[in-house]
Amino acid sequence: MALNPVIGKLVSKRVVLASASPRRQEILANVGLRFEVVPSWFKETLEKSSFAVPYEYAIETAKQKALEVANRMHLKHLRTPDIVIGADTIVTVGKQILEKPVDKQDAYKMLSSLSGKEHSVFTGVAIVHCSSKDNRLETEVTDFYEETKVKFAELSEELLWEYIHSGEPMDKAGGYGIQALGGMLVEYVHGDFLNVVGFPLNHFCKKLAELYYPPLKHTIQHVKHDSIPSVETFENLSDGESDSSNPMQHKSANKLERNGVPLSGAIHTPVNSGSIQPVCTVAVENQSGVMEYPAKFPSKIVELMDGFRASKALFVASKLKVFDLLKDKCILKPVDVANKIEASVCGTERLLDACASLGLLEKTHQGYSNTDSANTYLVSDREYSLHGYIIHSNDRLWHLFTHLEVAVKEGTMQTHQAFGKETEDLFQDSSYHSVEAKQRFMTAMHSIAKLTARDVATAFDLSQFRSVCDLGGCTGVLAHELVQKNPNLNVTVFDLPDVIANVSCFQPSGQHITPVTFTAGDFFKDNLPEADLYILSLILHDLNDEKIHILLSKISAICKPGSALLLAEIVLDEEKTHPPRAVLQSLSMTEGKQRSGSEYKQLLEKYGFTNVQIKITGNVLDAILGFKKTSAH
Ligand SMILES: Cc1cn([C@@H]2O[C@H](COP(=O)(O)OP(=O)(O)OP(=O)(O)O)[C@@H](O)[C@H]2O)c(=O)[nH]c1=O
Repeated sequence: MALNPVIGKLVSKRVVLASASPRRQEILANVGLRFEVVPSWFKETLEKSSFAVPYEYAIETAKQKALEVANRMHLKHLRTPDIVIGADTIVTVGKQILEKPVDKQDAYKMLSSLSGKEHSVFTGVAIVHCSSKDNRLETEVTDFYEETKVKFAELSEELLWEYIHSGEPMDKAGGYGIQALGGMLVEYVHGDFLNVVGFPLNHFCKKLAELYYPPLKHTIQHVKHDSIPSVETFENLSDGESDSSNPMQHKSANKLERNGVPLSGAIHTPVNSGSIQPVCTVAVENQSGVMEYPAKFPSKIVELMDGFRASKALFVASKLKVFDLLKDKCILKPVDVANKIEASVCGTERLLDACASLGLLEKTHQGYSNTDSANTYLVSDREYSLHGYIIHSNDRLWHLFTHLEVAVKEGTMQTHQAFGKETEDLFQDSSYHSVEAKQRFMTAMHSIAKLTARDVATAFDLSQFRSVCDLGGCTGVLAHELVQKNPNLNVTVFDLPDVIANVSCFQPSGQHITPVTFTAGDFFKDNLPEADLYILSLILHDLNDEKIHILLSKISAICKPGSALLLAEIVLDEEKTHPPRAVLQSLSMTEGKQRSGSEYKQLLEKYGFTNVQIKITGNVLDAILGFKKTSAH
């Protein structure tokens, strides 16, 4: 399989996709590329008229998106990525560049301008190679673009509006999605279909091939420039991972060649046997003497098959506080760690190696130490520690998910089977006495809130509001973030008495902390505090329709016109297959469900909230804001 060598070259690298587009994520994941998603904060506001041709605009935007992520990750002292990929898709018709519509009218304008005509779709892509020298980020950018021509049929007004009301156009360049309903508008496509969807995969692979396998003089006649180089093309190249996989090192290899030293000699290194993905697929002779290429290595499936082992290694290392021991550059040998966690030396060594293989620990001849991201997120007392949520995942979610088969068969949550007599809700059940379990749950929620609060608090301009009530706001992380960003806000956290009784140990300390009010009560039964902005963060997805009706009717009734309701939830795409985190969370079979953007919009509208805006933050939680109708509506 010809693709394997190029994608395989990235297997040992930290690859980051600087894009919130679920389509780009899917296209790259489908070919087995392993990457993290860090959506770019770069605003697409470059002056279009300053570019001679539209694709230069798309390339520059893609580049800025990727560079912003590379810089941010580097500055945040997270591990500097090896490669950041950015992309930008635009539609051009005549001299006009169309991006994502800002509202339905805009979508209407765009789609009418495309009706009955041929237009071009350009995607600019930037591949940024990063390295860190003396703590400074160094980048090397490779960019390219791809053009595809698309012709739309004549679209009637009725069809146009029906399509716009489907909600599909809003997050897509040109206001359509060729991969879904929008496909029905299309008469023909000339060029790469995936380029229209958002990522020119074929051209990307060619670029990688150019970068990682620059043609050799003596093999140059074998290279077909309009296709991805096949294995045959590389017959004289070693596929050694460590040296030849780095395009920068290829440059030095080229230099060697220029100095008269044969390139093949310079890059012949042993194949790295540690990688599960073959870096080169070799043809084998079958029984009839015919050369056959094995099927593409199912790296995604293998990763999923082994995923539970990786999760459990993280859980156990967290539970045994391994990352606490190795914090702040502390380097320990397995025997020292084993003594401190009171475990066997051989078991500890295997656990430490597993963590090193997962990129959580560094291993040197001196011993093991935390990576930067383990220091930030896995040490239990760090501000942004996920330790609480990891322990919750190990102690609770893991057990629930071992009953998944029954849960799917019965369509019910398996709390009773997993935990005996407890009911689903730790805080609603008075027979559930364990203060410790409640604290554990609050710690888990606290750690997720720490990770998400900033993006939720800044998703919209909230300066028009004076008072906020965060219903079910738990330890008040979002509340504190809100007052920090908007010092004039009065913020109240409203939660169950058992929660409020335990919030004190989670409060930030320091002289300049603006206070937040905590009020005990049950939002289903008690009067709600007055506010002009109500917040429900991670509440609705857990409630059934009846409870949602009670809660939203109550909030709607107390809201004056102009007041608003802010939801923080994971917003599913319209196909309800992304992001996987939300889709997998649904499998716990709580009585509630995850919703798409249009479903949240409909839900808010049903309870009298209009002008609903949705912000996909790229973080774990997205934000949805709706305003209570004024009487004129
Ligand atoms: C024409 C067309 C476009 N798209 C989507 O339109 C967005 C373009 O916007 P962008 O600014 O390039 O990307 P983004 O979505 O804002 O993400 P980001 O990379 O974070 O800027 C991307 O999503 C694409 O898939 C489709 O899904 N189908 C289509 O037929």
